Amino acid sequence: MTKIAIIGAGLIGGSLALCFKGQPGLFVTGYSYRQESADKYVQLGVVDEATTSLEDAVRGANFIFLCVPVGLLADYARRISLLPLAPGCVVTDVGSTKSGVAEAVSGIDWQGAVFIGGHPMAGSERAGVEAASAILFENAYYVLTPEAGTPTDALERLTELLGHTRAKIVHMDPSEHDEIVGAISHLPHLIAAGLVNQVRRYNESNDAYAMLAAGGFRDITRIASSDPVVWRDILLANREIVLRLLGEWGAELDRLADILRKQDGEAISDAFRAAGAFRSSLPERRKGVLQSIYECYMDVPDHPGIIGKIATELGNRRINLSNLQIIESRMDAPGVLRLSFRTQGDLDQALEALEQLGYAVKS
Ligand SMILES: NC(=O)C1=CN([C@@H]2O[C@H](COP(=O)(O)OP(=O)(O)OC[C@H]3O[C@@H](n4cnc5c(N)ncnc54)[C@H](O)[C@@H]3O)[C@@H](O)[C@H]2O)C=CC1
Ligand SMILES: O=C(O)C(=O)Cc1ccc(O)cc1
Repeated sequence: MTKIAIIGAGLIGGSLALCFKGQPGLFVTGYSYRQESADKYVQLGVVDEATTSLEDAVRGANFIFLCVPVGLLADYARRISLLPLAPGCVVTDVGSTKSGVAEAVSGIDWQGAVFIGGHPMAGSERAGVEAASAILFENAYYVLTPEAGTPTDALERLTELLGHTRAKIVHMDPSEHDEIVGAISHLPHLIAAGLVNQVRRYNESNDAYAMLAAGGFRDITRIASSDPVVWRDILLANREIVLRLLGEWGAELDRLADILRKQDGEAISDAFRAAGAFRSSLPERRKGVLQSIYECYMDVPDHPGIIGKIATELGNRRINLSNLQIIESRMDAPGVLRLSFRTQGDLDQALEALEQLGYAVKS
């Protein structure tokens, strides 16, 4: 039996646990520093057993996943390295920043265990074990940061285990990781929080701001609802990179203010044109707890029974619809009805069927 210890089964640790639990030959132990949380892990069926003893959690484990906020990772790594570990045990983390942890663990004597840094590039603004999902990492990238001296067999064993997440494993240097993730994740989280707080202050004197805030505002600010402790730790750990990126963001804002001041319509259009083109070129990988992986949008005539008719047409063709949603704000989406599927195959079949039936569908 392969034992996997999940240290902190919150959103990410809990989702990993759900990927592993129930797979043949795998046994998942959850650790929490609070008894109440350990009990909840078991009640929710996320782990096979749970404990508040770090020593019990890691004893005999073949894999240990550190899934606590970034600020606690180094301390947990150090404490675990002092406990009796199974020979060849692979210790890994899921922290959103990689250089600090790599540096902290480089001084640790692992006594036969191997540390390999990791970061699943999927998640959401939710936190806690209740938000965990077995499909969170499907199709997402999962960064590993092996070092030159990392034993190949340990890396292979970890990679094989992570196959259960259905994520795509990529290897990266910790500093390159922090630079890129700083720009595509950390800076946007900070901007989202700042933007919401700016509007929150306006709303203190006029609550029409909140009343009218819709589509675009909600879209760009969803991540402002992210966990305060998790994000405090990420931003503090990556502060040097994020501070430089913030400076460059300030320069970008100055450029935008300048073209606006000059009423340079051409330059404003160009900014949206270039941004739109780059954004459309991004790989479409919406997935996880919030969005289904494969979606299409359609405009449907507003008459009774139309939604039932569409669901029936798909059902008759044995196409599995995983979700169907009426979009209230047209600013959010290119159609009023969002259809979600679990597989590309189902989506392709649905697109073909709906088009044959004469509906306008966009994916
Ligand atoms: N939220 C996200 O979307 C993503 C987060 N990550 C990383 O995953 C790690 C965990 O984040 P989430 O699962 O989102 O957070 P979470 O809040 O859902 O889970 C955090 C876990 O750490 C435990 N914890 C919190 N404070 C603790 C303390 N003082 N002592 C011991 N344990 C404590 C909690 O009990 C919980 O099990 C972080 O390092 C984060 O950077 C990585 C990818 C995505
Ligand atoms: O919710 C979102 O869109 C995210 O950005 C989730 C996320 C948060 C932290 C990470 O380190 C990776 C992914």
